[in-house]
Amino acid sequence: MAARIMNLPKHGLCHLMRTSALARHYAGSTGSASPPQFTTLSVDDKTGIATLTLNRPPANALNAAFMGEIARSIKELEKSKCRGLILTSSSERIFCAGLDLKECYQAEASHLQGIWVALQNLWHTLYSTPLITVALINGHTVAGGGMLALSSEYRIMLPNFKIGINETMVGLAVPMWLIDTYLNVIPNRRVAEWDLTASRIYKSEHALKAGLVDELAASKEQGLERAVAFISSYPKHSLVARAITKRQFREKDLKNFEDNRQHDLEIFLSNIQKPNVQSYLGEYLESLKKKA
Ligand SMILES: CCCCCCCC/C=C\C=C\CC(=O)SCCNC(=O)CCNC(=O)[C@H](O)C(C)(C)COP(=O)(O)OP(=O)(O)OC[C@H]1O[C@@H](n2cnc3c(N)ncnc32)[C@H](O)[C@@H]1OP(=O)(O)O
Repeated sequence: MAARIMNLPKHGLCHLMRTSALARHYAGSTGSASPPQFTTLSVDDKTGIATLTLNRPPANALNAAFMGEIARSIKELEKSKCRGLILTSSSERIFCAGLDLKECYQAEASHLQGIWVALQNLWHTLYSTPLITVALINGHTVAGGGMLALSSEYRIMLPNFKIGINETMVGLAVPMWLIDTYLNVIPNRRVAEWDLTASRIYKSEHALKAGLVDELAASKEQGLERAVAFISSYPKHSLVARAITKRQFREKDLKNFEDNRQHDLEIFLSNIQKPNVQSYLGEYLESLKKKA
C-alpha cells in the first residue's frame, strides 16, 4: 500500500496521486499550505480502500488542528470517489484518548470554542460520510476517541483495551449528538442510558459481548485484513444505494445536531469554563501524569 491520496475515479475505484502532490492537494482544498501533520493516509488502488492512521503521540489526543486534518482527509477521500476508510492508530497502546485535556485547561474562550467547533465538525463529517467506515481500534479509545469509533459503521478491536464514553466522569454532560451516535450502535435505551450516565468503560472482550464492537482481531494485521473484508463485502454496484440508505438511517441525528449546533457549543463553553470544572480538570491532568 503506498502513502498516497486519490484524486479521480478510475475503473469505479480510485486514481492515485503521487505523494509529492499531497501538500498541493491539501493546500488547494483547505487554504492552508501545510501538509498533514498528525495523520498518514494511504490508499490501496486495487481495493479503493484508504487507511487513515492517527499519529499524534503520546495519546492521539484531539486538538483543533488534528481534528481539522482528519475531517479534511475524509472530505478529500469522498471527492476522490474512494470506496471505504479504515481509521487506525500508529500507537500500540492508544487509539485515541479523546479531547486534548491539556488544551482545555486554563485556555482562552476562543481556543475552547475552536476545539469544540472542530469536534462538532469532525463528528458531522465522519457520521455523515458516504464512505464505508471501519474503526480498527488497536488501543484504548475513550470519550472523543469513543466518538470516532462509534461514528464509524464497523468496529474491530484488539484484545485487552478499553472503550467507552466517560464524559460524566470528567464532569461534563454527554452531548445529544453523541447520545444519538451511541444509540445507533447500542439501541437498547436502558443500557445506553446506564452506560453514558455511569461513564461505563468496557474492556474489548466485554465490548464485543455488549455489541459495542463487532469483532475482535488478534493483531493489527489481522484487523486490517478483516476491515478490508468488511468494506469489500459491499459490491461496487451497490455503493450509491448503500450510501443513500446509510444517510437515511443517520439523517434525523444529523438534523437534530444542526438544529442545536450553537446551543451545544454554548453548553460546552459554559461548563468547561466553570471554576470547579477547571479545578477538577487540573487535578485530573495531574493524576494522568502521576500514572506515568
Ligand atoms: C477533567 C475534568 C474536567 C472536564 C474537562 C472536559 C473537557 C472536554 C469536554 C467535553 C468532553 C469531550 C470529550 C472528551 O474527549 S474529554 C477527554 C476525556 N479523556 C479522558 O478522560 C482520557 C484520559 N486518558 C486515559 O484515561 C488514559 O490515558 C488512556 C487513554 C486510557 C490510556 O492509558 P495509558 O495507556 O495508561 O496511557 P497514559 O494514561 O499513561 O497516557 C499517556 C500520555 O498521554 C497523556 N494523555 C492521556 N490522555 C490525554 C488527554 N485526553 N489529553 C491530553 N493528554 C492525554 C497522558 O498525560 C500521558 O502523557 P505523559 O506521557 O506526558 O505523562
